[in-house]
Parts: sequence; C-alpha cells; structure tokens
Amino acid sequence: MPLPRPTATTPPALTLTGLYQHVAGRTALADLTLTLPAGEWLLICGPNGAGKSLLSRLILGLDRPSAGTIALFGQELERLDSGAMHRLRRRLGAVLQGGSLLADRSVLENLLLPLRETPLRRTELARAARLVVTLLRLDGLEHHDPRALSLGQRRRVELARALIHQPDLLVWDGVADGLDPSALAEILEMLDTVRRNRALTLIATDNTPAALATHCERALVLDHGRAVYAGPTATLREAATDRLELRAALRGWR
Ligand SMILES: Nc1ncnc2c1ncn2[C@@H]1O[C@H](COP(=O)(O)OP(=O)(O)OP(=O)(O)O)[C@@H](O)[C@H]1O
Repeated sequence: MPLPRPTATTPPALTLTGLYQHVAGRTALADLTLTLPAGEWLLICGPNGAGKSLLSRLILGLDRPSAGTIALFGQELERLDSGAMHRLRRRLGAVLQGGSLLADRSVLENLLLPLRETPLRRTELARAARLVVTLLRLDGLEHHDPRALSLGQRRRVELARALIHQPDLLVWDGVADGLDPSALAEILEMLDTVRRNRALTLIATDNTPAALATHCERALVLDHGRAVYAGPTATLREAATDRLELRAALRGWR
C-alpha cells in the first residue's frame, strides 16, 4: 500500500541552520541554511571542490559539522543518542563517491547488506532483492563479483542497495559518475516512479544542473563552500542570467 503523502505538519526532510565545516585549516562549507520539505528533490550542484561531497556526508551523519545544525525529519543529528541515530539511519539510503561495494561478496550479498539486521524471512529478502534488481535492470548479475562489472553496472548496484530497504531519504553524491546520460535519465525516471508511489526525498549532487534540473524542485548551488543560490530550480536559469557568480558556478549551463 502506498505510504501517506507528506502533509503540512510533516517535519521537513532536511533542515540546515548556519552550517560550517572547516577542513585542514580552511573553511570548506560556510553558513549554509536551507529547508527541504519531505518528498521534494534537491539538486546540489557546483564545480569540483565546491563542497558537495562534504555536505552529503554531513547530511548522512557520517561527519560532524564544525558549527551549525542539521536536522533530518525534525531530528537534530547532534542531539541523537546512538540508538536514535541507528533508527534514523534505517530511513536513509546513500550512494557516495568512490564506490562502496564489498569485493568479496556477490552482487546479491551486497544488495542485502542494509537488511542484515531486519527480521525478514528468506522469501521476503528474495522479494526485496527482486524488486530492486528489476528496477535497476540488474537481472543476471546477482551472482557476479562486483569487480567483474562495468562502472555503470556498479553504480546501479550501489543505487539498488541504497533503495532495498525503501528509505525515506536517498542521498546520491555524484549522479553522473559512471553513468552515460541515457542510463542516468532512465534511473531518474525510475526514481520518479518510486516517488509517485510513496514519499521519497532525494538529495543528488552533480557538477551542473543539466541532467537533474527537470527532476528536482529545489536547487542549492555551491561555490567554494558558499551558497550562491538556494531556491526553486524553476527560477535558477533566470537568476543565472542576472548574477555573474552564479553563472560561473553553473559552468555555462543553459
Ligand atoms: N579530507 C580532506 N582533507 C582536506 N581537504 C578536504 C578533504 N575533503 C575535502 N576537502 C576539501 O574540501 C573542499 C570540498 O571538497 P568536496 O569533495 O566536498 O567537493 P565536491 O564539490 O564534492 O567536488 P567534486 O565535484 O570534485 O566531487 C575541497 O577543496 C577539498 O579539497
């Protein structure tokens, strides 16, 4: 049965307040403030080194911010004890840069990792795996070693694994990595279908808005760790014609 749609009383999926991250003695993220309603999609874009991966990791609670706060679904990460953080993590799915598949396990074993602590029966695990295998067109690859797959296939496996436990929030850092434009467009259509059936919030990063602008309602454009745009994607193009620093950060996107 589809989950209820978010309502006006649903806490935002993400709230950033005055967020800073200092890395190796420099300010890598500065004064980021943003609210993302549950069920909406956020594109984080900007040039190499803008801070997209650092921000993705902070949102997932993998690193701690130097200052400011991050709340997911109304829960401030810094205030959560390990049990509450563990429960919250079950609502999150992540695809990070650099690859994270375990090389000594098959594709299927990798896919099932997020479900290892759930009391699901074998038939239920098999059904969950079948769903994401079909969704991401991984049929026939279930028993392969991830090292034998192409980069694009590995990215699909990572996405399938991030979705297998039906997260409420998917953070996908580096959407273009390893995927050609048609494969990426296909996956975004598939995620749109998931979103039509239940509230899925997506936070996706890319260097330019080209692939994601039509799918994401909101955009955060970073340059040198600062927000040069935070607002609806619909007005991003217009804003870029007026503002030189935004146009520069968008690398000539038209
Ligand atoms: N562990 C680290 N030590 C030192 N500096 C770091 C570290 N991680 C990130 N940085 C710096 O922080 C800044 C932001 O890096 P980040 O990886 O978040 O950028 P990005 O926008 O994801 O870039 P890309 O598009 O190339 O993936 C960069 O200047 C980077 O060099």
